[in-house]
Amino acid sequence: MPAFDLDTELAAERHHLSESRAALGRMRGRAEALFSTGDKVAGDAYTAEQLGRHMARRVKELADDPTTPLFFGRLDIEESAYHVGRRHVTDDAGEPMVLDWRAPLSRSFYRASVRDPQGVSVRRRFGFVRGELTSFEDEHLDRGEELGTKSRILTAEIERPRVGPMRDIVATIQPEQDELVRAELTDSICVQGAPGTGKTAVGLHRAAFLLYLHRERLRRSGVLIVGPNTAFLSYISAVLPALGEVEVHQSTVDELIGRVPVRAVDSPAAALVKNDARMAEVLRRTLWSRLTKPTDPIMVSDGSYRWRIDAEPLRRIVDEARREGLPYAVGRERVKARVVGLLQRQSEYRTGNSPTDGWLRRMSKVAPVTEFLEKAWPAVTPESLVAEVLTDPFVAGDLLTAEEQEAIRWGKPPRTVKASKFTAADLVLIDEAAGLLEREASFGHVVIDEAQDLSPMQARAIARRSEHGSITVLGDLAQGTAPWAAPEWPEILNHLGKPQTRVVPLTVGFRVPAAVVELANRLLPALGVNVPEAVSLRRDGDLVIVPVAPPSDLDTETLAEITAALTHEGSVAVIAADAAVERLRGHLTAAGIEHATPDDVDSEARVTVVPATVVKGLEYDHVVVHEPADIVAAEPKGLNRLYVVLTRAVSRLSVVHAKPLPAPLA
Ligand SMILES: Nc1ncnc2c1ncn2[C@@H]1O[C@H](COP(=O)(O)OP(=O)(O)OP(=O)(O)O)[C@@H](O)[C@H]1O
Repeated sequence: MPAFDLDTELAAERHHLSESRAALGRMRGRAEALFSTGDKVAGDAYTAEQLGRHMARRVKELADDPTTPLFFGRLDIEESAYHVGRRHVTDDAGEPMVLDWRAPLSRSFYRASVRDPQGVSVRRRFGFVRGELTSFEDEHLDRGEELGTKSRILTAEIERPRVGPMRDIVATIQPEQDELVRAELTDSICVQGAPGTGKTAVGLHRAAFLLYLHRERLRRSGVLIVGPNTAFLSYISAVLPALGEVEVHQSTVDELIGRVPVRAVDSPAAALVKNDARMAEVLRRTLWSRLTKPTDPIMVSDGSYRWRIDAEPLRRIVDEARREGLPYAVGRERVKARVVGLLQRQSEYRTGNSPTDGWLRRMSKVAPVTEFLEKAWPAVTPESLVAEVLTDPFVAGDLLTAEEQEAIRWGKPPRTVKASKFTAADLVLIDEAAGLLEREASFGHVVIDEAQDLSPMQARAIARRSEHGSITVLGDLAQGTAPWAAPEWPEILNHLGKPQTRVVPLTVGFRVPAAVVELANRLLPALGVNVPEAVSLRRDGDLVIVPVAPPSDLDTETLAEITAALTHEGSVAVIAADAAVERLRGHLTAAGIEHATPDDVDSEARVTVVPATVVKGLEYDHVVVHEPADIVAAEPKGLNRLYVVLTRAVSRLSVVHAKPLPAPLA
């Protein structure tokens, strides 16, 4: 194609971009106008509020980010050209100018190939610099041209320096990822992928895709993203809003189940027992063992009348409610309602009148009824049940060994349940107890990231919240660092209540350069899990190992590596065992190098000091790892932790060590 043609094409595409931006502006203008007049056109306050909320969301959804392109691709199908972008844009007549990447037609942008062109003659990818269209790249599928991962634009996107929070990948989703993103809503999937294979990206884009296809249904039930910690959640928090999705709930497991404040810390042994699935059975047995067989009749004085229910019908009521398999608190309410129902029948028979609601309420509260209930089906709170088990774990009977019971037993039981000092692991027990008492509302879809670290009890907490929905489980068994991390997926999927979930591998790495992957892969055989190795798409990148010997010292060399890293573009992280973090921060401050904490994703500082225990899921252009031996020694699954730490680098990795490197790396 002659050069001037390329220029003309580029100019035409730029024109389409500015026209589309203007059209989006007008769409937003119309939404804003409706938003501001909503209360005048709506008939009543409720409708006005609903309409207002809907329009406010619509205005947010239509926000244009001038730094990201409104479209990133084009499909030529027969005589028409379709631009594919982050959201639908229509002209004033309602004709599409940009197709949402989730629309059925857009699927071909990600999946069409020479073998299966899906009617596409040309696929065009656009290159952008800060929202300005600068180039494009065509694949004439009709002429057998296909670039795949050799696309220059894909390579540039993967290799661009990282700054700030995570970005969406809509422009470059790969076919194997797209298949997962577009899986049916009813389909639960588990993605096992090596570091940087795009698991988090796939999960977030799947949430956006499902919201697009099933908006009303999922708006009612909700979509939940569960991540390992708040640093990770802030890192991913911008992705869904950038895709126009502003209503997804993002939470850590602890936030999800935090009914009471954490005021104590467990020993590792106690935390391990409390997170074990057997505790669910301990709680269940303890709870139901509270029921007692009624032996006395109920006698109620009601003005000049006296009502009586014999022990036998009371026993029947309790047995029946028990057999119905309801949650405990619901069963208790049912027993109460049936007892009051029997009183009502007697009253109707004797007086010939139907009792009033007031009478029914009074009967449900009279002492003989409440005393009967307290004995036969006592009121329980989640906290009181957990307190009972921790005060006397002997109730666990043969479910726990004597040592395990001793590990969780309260040394000095609190005087009241309210005064109890609960630990983080107790929260998961309290949540389990709450689930025995009443059903949790279920989300329509739950995405669980870093799921390899879920304890059985945490997985059960999520299962209760996804009982009627589907789940996307993302993780890497090799990155399991929790003491209970399972070596295989079926176990976790079982506790998540979805044992049939298919496990799909992702193996192509988009983050870590080949040289760094090669180093990290040396740890794999020592991690005791059977997972496929990562294959890196990135041939660039740099790895340096810096041994330190006197007279120099570890911290000085680490500082020198950070200073050298700052001469390159992009973010820099120094990752160290948690105990060394404060000291390193002090050195950086003394050296006048501005530095941030990992949850401050908006910080201007280029250097972040990250404790090894919170680095999961994050990435930085240049990573300086400080003393791997200390990272390994700091916890029982230290080698897995080191594997996570070594796989955070996008471009360059420096490993600074004064002690010998851990065996598999040496
Ligand atoms: N198709 C793609 N195109 C461009 N970049 C991609 C693509 N897939 C993934 N990436 C990028 O690769 C990096 C790693 O992705 P992501 O964090 O989703 O991986 P992960 O598998 O969750 O990693 P980890 O196991 O370390 O948590 C991110 O910067 C992401 O944007």
